[in-house]
Amino acid sequence: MAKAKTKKPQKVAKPTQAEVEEAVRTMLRWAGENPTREGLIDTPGRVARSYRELFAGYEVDPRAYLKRVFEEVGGYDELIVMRNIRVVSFCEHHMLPITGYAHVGYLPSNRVVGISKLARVVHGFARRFQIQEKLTAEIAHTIFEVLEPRGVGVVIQAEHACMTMRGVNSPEATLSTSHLIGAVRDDPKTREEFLRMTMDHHH
Ligand SMILES: Nc1nc2c(ncn2[C@@H]2O[C@H](COP(=O)(O)OP(=O)(O)OP(=O)(O)O)[C@@H](O)[C@H]2O)c(=O)[nH]1
Ligand SMILES: [Zn+2]
Repeated sequence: MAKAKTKKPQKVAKPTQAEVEEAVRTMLRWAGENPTREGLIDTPGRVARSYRELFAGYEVDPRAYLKRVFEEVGGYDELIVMRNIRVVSFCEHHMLPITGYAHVGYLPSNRVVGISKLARVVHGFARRFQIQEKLTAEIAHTIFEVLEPRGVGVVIQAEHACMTMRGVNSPEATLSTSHLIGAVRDDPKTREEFLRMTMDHHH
């Protein structure tokens, strides 16, 4: 595996609401629009509100979702796989949507999390500017580090609007990424089972 750069993103001061709205007006003028016409007058405020929602991942710590665990599992020790978690993310190169599905699984070591928390972790990292590889790895590492299961697997299949609606214009292209850790990566039987439960799943 190539050595990943792990430089922490620098904290930068947040612009004001007025500054964000002015930036949107600048983009509209740049596109050729008149931002004072009736249909556009409230657009900068709407864009700011909608971005607040789409980039809510910066406000959350996905690790916190995995803190509550259940240990009464009746000896359950097989793979737990949540499929088809809707992914809505944003490509950090073009600020265009990445949409698709994540399949998240882990092999528990005598404790489990509430299943909704797997989707919460996905959304927490997805609602940021991303590349798909990093999104996949962040989800897997977080589950592995906080829950301490025997293994983790994350598969994401997604479309990149920057490829489907512009640039290379390949509307049907989807990108598959996977990040496997521990027994899901190293135990051939577990790996095969996880990949069978996820990879053959089409949308
Ligand atoms: N590895 C990776 N690349 C991505 C992802 N999302 C978008 N990209 C790519 O990021 C690259 C940015 O390349 P540039 O050549 O700087 O950008 P560009 O001139 O707009 O490239 P085109 O999209 O080919 O028109 C493009 O090849 C995108 O397809 C992602 O999640 N992972
Ligand atoms: Zn892109």
